[in-house]
Amino acid sequence: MGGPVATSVGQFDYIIVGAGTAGCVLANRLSADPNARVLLLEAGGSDNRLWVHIPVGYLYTMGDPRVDWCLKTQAEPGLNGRALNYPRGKVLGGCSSINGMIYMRGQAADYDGWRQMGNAGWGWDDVLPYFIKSERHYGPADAYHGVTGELRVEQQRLHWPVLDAVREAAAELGIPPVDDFNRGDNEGSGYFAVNQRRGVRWNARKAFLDPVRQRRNLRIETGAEVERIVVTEGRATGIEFGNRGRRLQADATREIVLAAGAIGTPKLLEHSGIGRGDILSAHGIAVERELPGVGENLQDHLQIRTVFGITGARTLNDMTAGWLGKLRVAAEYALRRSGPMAMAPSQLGIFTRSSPAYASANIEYHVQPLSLEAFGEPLHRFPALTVSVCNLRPESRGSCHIGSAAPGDAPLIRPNYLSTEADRLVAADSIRHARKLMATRRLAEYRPQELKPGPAISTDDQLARAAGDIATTIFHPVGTARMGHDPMAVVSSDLTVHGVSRLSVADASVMPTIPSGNTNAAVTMIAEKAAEMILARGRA
Ligand SMILES: Cc1cc2nc3c(=O)[nH]c(=O)nc-3n(C[C@H](O)[C@H](O)[C@H](O)COP(=O)(O)OP(=O)(O)OC[C@H]3O[C@@H](n4cnc5c(N)ncnc54)[C@H](O)[C@@H]3O)c2cc1C
Repeated sequence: MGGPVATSVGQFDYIIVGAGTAGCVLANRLSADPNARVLLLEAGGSDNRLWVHIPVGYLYTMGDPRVDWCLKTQAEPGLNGRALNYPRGKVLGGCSSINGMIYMRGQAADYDGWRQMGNAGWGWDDVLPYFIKSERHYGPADAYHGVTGELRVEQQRLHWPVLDAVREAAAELGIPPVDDFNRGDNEGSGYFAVNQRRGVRWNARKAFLDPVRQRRNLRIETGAEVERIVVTEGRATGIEFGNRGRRLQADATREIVLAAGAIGTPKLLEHSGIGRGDILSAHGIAVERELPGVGENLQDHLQIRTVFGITGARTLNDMTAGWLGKLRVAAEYALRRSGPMAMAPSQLGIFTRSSPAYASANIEYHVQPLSLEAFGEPLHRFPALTVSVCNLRPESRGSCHIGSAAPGDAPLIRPNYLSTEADRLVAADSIRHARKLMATRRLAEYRPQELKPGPAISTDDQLARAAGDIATTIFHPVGTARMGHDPMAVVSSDLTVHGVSRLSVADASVMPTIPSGNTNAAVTMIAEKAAEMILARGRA
């Protein structure tokens, strides 16, 4: 970092970078030790904004620079040259303040796979207690659910007759209705459980920071963008950050924990001289520790958003067309915290197999009673369903690296979607599956009309190409500082960075493979487990 010498804000036992999903959990758990001084730094500001808290506001927070980093991917060959908007929360709560609120753990086999890759302590039986620890589930406590944690998991407050019909249509295809996706096998159909409290978003700030804000040993700074970790003789000793035009610095005596997310964490590592030697040298950054896996192994879920126009049922499109409709919807929310404004954008989930070749569900549907050209655009004015399907375990691997030496510049995000034959086949089969679902006897009364990608497209190649035209991220980047013990691993299974002492990563970046579901619950679990390991190290 050039320019004037940074002013010190002091010395802390733990410095946590990023107050997103993971950072809020970490701040809560690490500051539970009254002898530990904890500093939590967040680049974004307060989450005190209406659209953060009203669930349907999800459609409007994306692209708002007051809460979103407003990143973009590079042009993607698999998407026929398109670049995607790539929202990431830049606000207290991070992505938990702008996400779709779905609470989903994935499948037991995901975590058993992590353990099988050599990561002791990360199998399903090992991680289940950490999912339970932070959970306040709507149902009774049992072997899979907790009711005393901070993270509220509630049932949605509205049902849509047309989505109930889609659920029955899934049953016609042999996909059973299930009440709970979070017991280790999510195959089936059901309404998603959500992180809400009585129809209002329940983000990581409310869950984990609010109860501990008064702790005298916890200092929270917003508007604080960390630019570099200071590494001296292989040891992380402090960080440098900017805050409202000032250059500041803080020292850590026990550990610096990176929780800047799957995009922010590799960027920060590279700016600190930890990463691929060729990339660091190309930008004139001195190599403190060569770790070729930093920024590699980027995995994401790509959602193929098929759209079907329907007749004879109401969807959000037509309910909110015109000012009277909007007024009615607003009144219902104001009076009962219910109705479409309380809705997580994706209501109904279906987990199934795109072909019999798969031993467990390999695709996830997010069925939405709405449609639009792209996020940020107005809803269509005719009734329609978005029948979005994503490949839960894509083979494609991308990367996220710095594009310059300036910490303020956005990184180069290359998810590399649909870059393998198998992923293209799953994409083609996903569209075929969605068509089969919409062509069931149960849905005939709604006379579904395929608007996207369009019924004329039929061969594998045409369908994969069409997927490239209509697909977008479902916002689940992971894996860019993955755990493991091979040369491409960045952190070990205790989440400490290989070859740099007193530095760890505890966020979506450490996942070796993407879980078979939405990622927020898994990140919460990772932070729970990380906090326990960090505190144990501190006591040793
Ligand atoms: C639009 C959207 C919808 C989603 N929907 C769902 C869903 O419905 N269900 C689900 O399970 N998952 C969903 N996800 C994904 C899920 O929310 C994320 O996987 C999860 O929140 C990631 O947590 P994290 O702690 O790794 O990162 P984040 O929550 O992104 O936190 C990182 C934090 O670090 C801060 N930061 C970054 N760099 C710096 C820096 N240099 N200095 C200081 N601070 C920094 C960021 O501002 C941010 O607050 C969605 C995500 C998005 C964006």
